[in-house]
Amino acid sequence: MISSSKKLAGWQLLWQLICYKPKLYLIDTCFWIFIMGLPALPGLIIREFFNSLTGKAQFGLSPWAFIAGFVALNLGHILVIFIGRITKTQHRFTMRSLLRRNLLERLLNNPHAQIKVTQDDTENTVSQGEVISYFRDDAEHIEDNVAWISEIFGEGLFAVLSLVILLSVNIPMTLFVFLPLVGMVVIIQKAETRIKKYRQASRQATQEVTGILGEIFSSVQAIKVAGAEQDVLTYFRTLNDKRRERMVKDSLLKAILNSLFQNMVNFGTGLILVMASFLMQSGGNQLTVGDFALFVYNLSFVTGFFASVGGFMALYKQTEVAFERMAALISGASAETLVAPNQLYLQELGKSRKNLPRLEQPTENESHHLQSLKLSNLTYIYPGTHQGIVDINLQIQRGSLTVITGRIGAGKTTLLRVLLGLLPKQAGEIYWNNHLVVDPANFFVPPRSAYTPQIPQLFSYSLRENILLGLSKDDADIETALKMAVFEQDLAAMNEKLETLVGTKGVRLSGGQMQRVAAARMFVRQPELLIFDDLSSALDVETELTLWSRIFANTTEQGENPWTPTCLVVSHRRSVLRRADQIIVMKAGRVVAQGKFDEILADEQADWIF
Ligand SMILES: Nc1ncnc2c1ncn2[C@@H]1O[C@H](COP(=O)(O)OP(=O)(O)OP(=O)(O)O)[C@@H](O)[C@H]1O
Repeated sequence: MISSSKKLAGWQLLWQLICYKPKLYLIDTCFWIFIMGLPALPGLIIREFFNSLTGKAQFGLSPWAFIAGFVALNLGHILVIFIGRITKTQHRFTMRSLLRRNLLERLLNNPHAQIKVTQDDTENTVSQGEVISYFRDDAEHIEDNVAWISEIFGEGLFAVLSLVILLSVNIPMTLFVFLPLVGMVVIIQKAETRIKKYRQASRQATQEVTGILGEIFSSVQAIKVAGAEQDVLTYFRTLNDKRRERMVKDSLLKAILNSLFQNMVNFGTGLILVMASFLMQSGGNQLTVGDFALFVYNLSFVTGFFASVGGFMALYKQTEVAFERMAALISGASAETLVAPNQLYLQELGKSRKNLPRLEQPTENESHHLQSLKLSNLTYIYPGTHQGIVDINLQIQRGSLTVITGRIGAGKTTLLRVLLGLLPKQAGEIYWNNHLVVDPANFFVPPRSAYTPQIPQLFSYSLRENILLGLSKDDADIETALKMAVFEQDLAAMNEKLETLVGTKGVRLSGGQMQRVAAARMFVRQPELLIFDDLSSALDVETELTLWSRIFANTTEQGENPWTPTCLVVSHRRSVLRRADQIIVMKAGRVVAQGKFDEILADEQADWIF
């Protein structure tokens, strides 16, 4: 079942995909009509050829003329196949890209930090690695189905023409042709549940393998430090074995069905040929040698088409599974979102490449200016647990430094994530300048707010690209931001300066360097609210202190730089706590103390902070 408020059948979703590029689809279909249909024409030549040998030809042409016609037709066929392959590739790529684009957009817009699948009212978390299987296998399967529609349409058209020719040769014999088709429809209906079950299972197993691969690569160090290589490999093998078993079942069923269809068709053909031989033996002019040759030749088109229909019906059932899986991944949105027409900026056949649109720059206005931020009874409990945050009340004033502290697992990160909309709050309100924030995920973005998580993410691009991420700012602004992030000495040591490639394909930055580059990424945007999750985990005391003093050196409404950042940070460091305008102490998801450093220190519960 496609989990969406508006359920569209698989064929309706396929139709919407087709409607995305109707011209390209039509051109491609025309080529495939020729590709599938051209081989039908030599049948007529073959009849004339054999009839001319037995003296029963309608046209008085020499056998060489027929051979020349035969060769010309086949050369034409090769040419059409060549062009058809180009249009097919373009169309296939467009279909796959649209599905992937829409899926990605939906996942990025999902305010949850975790990707989840919802199926049959149960929710399961999906790892980043697992998502690969949706983008790769399911999208490609749907693409296969769209491509096959135009091929089967071409095949069908010529099967009908061939059928007309067969009927003109011999009606009773032709009716036998339909027997295998009836059998196929019955088989597909009987096997539907199994086809879908095996496809679901094999996709799930593939997803688990890509999932564990992603986790292994992102935790290499942890695995090595724990000496868990062997255990991890054993588990990986178990998942691979499971996948192999399920894939074999899925592929075997597909192969069995295909061979069943092919053999039914072959059996039917055999029966027809036996009938034909009786007719020819019985004398009279019922069937000439040419008619027989034409019948046999065209018969393969009709029966081949029927075999394709069987395969197509099985493929369609698997396509429904692909749509169901993708729809479960974007639960909350209609499955139609997957096939919605959106601009892809792909180079079209015979046209020059389309320019990518300029990225929208964040625009600032008075309403973005932070005067006060208020959290009221904010609550979030991780599903199926008792962990999270409960009834958090907090008020932050413009230009202040608020430090959230508490022991490991106290709920500090959770609080930041709920505030930012990365986790969906279950109760409570957030007010920005006394205005209720309805959609935190889209509200707490630059120029209002920026966030650096505990482990920031950098891409394998240049330092400049990592800081700007599409923002339009000049090098002087980037360097100012890097200086504020105490990165100027690191930058000076880099030969390529802002062009230095960082990340897995470039210079490997230390944890502290990554955090400072991520901080510079925030600073260059000059947001009103700066949110840091534990800078102290990777920065030494001195560097962190310099960073804070540089941030607050900017806290002035006048002068050259009128930026007044407000900071909300998680930290355990005394030097930062001392500097704070207010400290929020958390324990087991609740705020247990609040105030300035001296007040907190005087609090008898303070022992579990330090
Ligand atoms: N995805 C999750 N699912 C279930 N429980 C979670 C999840 N993430 C965190 N928790 C639990 O919620 C509680 C709060 O976690 P959180 O990460 O907010 O703590 P923290 O104070 O930031 O810890 P740290 O100082 O280690 O970063 C912990 O008990 C943690 O085990």
